[in-house]
Amino acid sequence: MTLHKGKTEIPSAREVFTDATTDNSAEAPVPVTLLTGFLGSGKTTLLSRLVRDQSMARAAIIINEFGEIGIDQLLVTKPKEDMVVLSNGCLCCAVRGELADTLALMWRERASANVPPFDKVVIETSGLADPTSIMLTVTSDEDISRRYVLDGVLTVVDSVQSLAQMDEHPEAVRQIIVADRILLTKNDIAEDGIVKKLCRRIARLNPMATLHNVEHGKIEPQLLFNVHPDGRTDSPEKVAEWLRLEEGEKACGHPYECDCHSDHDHHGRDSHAGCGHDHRHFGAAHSHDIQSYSMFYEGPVTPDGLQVWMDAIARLRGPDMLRIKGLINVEGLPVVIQAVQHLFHPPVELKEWPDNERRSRFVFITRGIGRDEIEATFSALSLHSGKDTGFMLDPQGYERFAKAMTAAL
Ligand SMILES: Nc1nc2c(ncn2[C@@H]2O[C@H](COP(=O)(O)OP(=O)(O)OP(=O)(O)O)[C@@H](O)[C@H]2O)c(=O)[nH]1
Repeated sequence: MTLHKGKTEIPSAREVFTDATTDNSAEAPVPVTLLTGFLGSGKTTLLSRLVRDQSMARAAIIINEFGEIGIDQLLVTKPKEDMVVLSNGCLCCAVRGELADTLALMWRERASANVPPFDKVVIETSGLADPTSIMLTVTSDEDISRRYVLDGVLTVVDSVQSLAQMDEHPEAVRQIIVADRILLTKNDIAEDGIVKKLCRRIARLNPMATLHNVEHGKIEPQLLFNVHPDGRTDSPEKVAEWLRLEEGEKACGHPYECDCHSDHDHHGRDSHAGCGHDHRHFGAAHSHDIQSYSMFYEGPVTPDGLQVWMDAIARLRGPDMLRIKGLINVEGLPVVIQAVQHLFHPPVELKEWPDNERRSRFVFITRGIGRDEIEATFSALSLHSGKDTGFMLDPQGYERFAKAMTAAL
């Protein structure tokens, strides 16, 4: 299905549904699955595997990426014409209207047989999405909720990083609170103690959700569907209630090590009354000071240079590098890099270039690190190892680089 996302090409939901030929709302509504989870938790990995399964043959997928250059759609092995990529901002706020418009257009195109007759929709949110507003679009928008029902919310949770992410980012907590199912990823590289602690915290935040381990995206496709066959109903009041739960969670900072929690009911509205902590309120959906930008790099990239660059970035500024994705031209080969804070996942070489672009491209989501600062580090990407030192770098060259890097960052 080819749906262009340029604003001029997508009519508004209202325009679509006032057109009599599209008003086939007597048809059964299409179930929508919301796949959410914080930055780098493993949503695209999961979706990439899933789309190869026969049960997804009649699914339409909407991917929302935070960042100007969409990289995920290059990595999901779904035929491109079956995807709608919204890459001009966060689905939940800046382009909330656009989600409704996109769903409306998909409905119309299906009704006119311009696209394959999909019978379900999966929306992969951006990692910084507040899922509650997306859920409200599906369940409460007058036009959309007559044609679509919310089947379920699945939240992908990274076992290594998410305890820290929950402490710092309200979005990560919201994503867990609203989940029907929690998909725990990266247990293979997480310490046992951390996973147990995480499971306890999740159970306190959302005891109704079921937990499932997902390693490298391996999942039974059925897990995604038929969660609420008649549609999950999320009223604005219910969403407001979740937000109150989140305030309670955030107010105490570390709820499960916090003594005051032992006799709290986290699902009561005033569960924190009298606990003696300052209760902070979150009006904004996103953490402050977060920037997202995309960059191209035309210079040469060597395997050693890439390794050094990744090591240095992780070591020097890991906590503020919320997410890095890149498709890098390493001596002519397409190599995907992925990082979540200090954790760089092993680079993966693609079998072929996904398009005609040959410049290296990056998407960064950072806290307080600007584009210029990153640009100043790119010279490291072309470093060569010392001739007689095998894979070791020339020590003097490295020293020069490390100084430049520290100054830049
Ligand atoms: N070790 C390990 N790595 C994983 C697992 N699942 C995903 N990853 C890696 O985690 C990195 C991020 O995965 P993505 O699927 O891109 O994460 P995402 O949630 O789509 O990221 P955003 O688009 O930034 O929100 C990739 O390098 C994956 O290979 C897992 O179960 N174990």
